[in-house]
Amino acid sequence: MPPSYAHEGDAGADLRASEAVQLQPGQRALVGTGVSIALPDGYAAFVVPRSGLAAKHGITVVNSPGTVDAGYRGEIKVTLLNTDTEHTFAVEIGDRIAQMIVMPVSRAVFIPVDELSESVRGANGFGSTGISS
Ligand SMILES: O=c1ccn([C@H]2C[C@H](O)[C@@H](COP(=O)(O)OP(=O)(O)OP(=O)(O)O)O2)c(=O)[nH]1
Repeated sequence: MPPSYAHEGDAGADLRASEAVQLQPGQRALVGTGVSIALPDGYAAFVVPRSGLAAKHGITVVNSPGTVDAGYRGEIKVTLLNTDTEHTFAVEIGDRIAQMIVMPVSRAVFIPVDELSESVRGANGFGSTGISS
C-alpha cells in the first residue's frame, strides 16, 4: 500500500482511484478510492481537490469539501469534475485524484434567543468592508 502522504508535512492524505475513468470535457464521475475508515467521534474528514490537477487539467471535486462523517464505514468516493472545455482527462487506477483532511469538529445546536450579542460587524456582510461611505 502506498504511503498516505506524498510529503512530510502535508495536511491532506492522498486519495487514489480504485477504478479507471475517462472524464470528457464538462463531465463528472463518482470515482471509488477503495478506502474505508473509522474516524473517532468528534472528527470529520474533508475530501478536497489537488491543486496540481486543478491548475494543469481543470480537475476539481464537485462537492468540495466532501464531508466524511465519523460514523461512515462505506467506501470514500470522489465526485470528480472535468472543468476543461476541450480535453478529456483519463484517470488510471492508483492515480492520486484528491486529498483528505481530517479535522476535529464541533457539532452545532441551534438555541432560539430574542437577541444576539453586539459585534463590530453587526449584520453587514457580502463585501461590506473596505468601502468608503
Ligand atoms: O465526497 C464525499 C462526501 C461524502 N462521502 C460519504 C461519506 C459521508 O459520511 C457520506 C454522506 O455524505 P453527506 O452527508 O455529504 O451526504 P448527503 O447527501 O447529505 O447524504 P446522507 O443522507 O447520506 O447524509 O458519504 C464520500 O464518500 N465522499
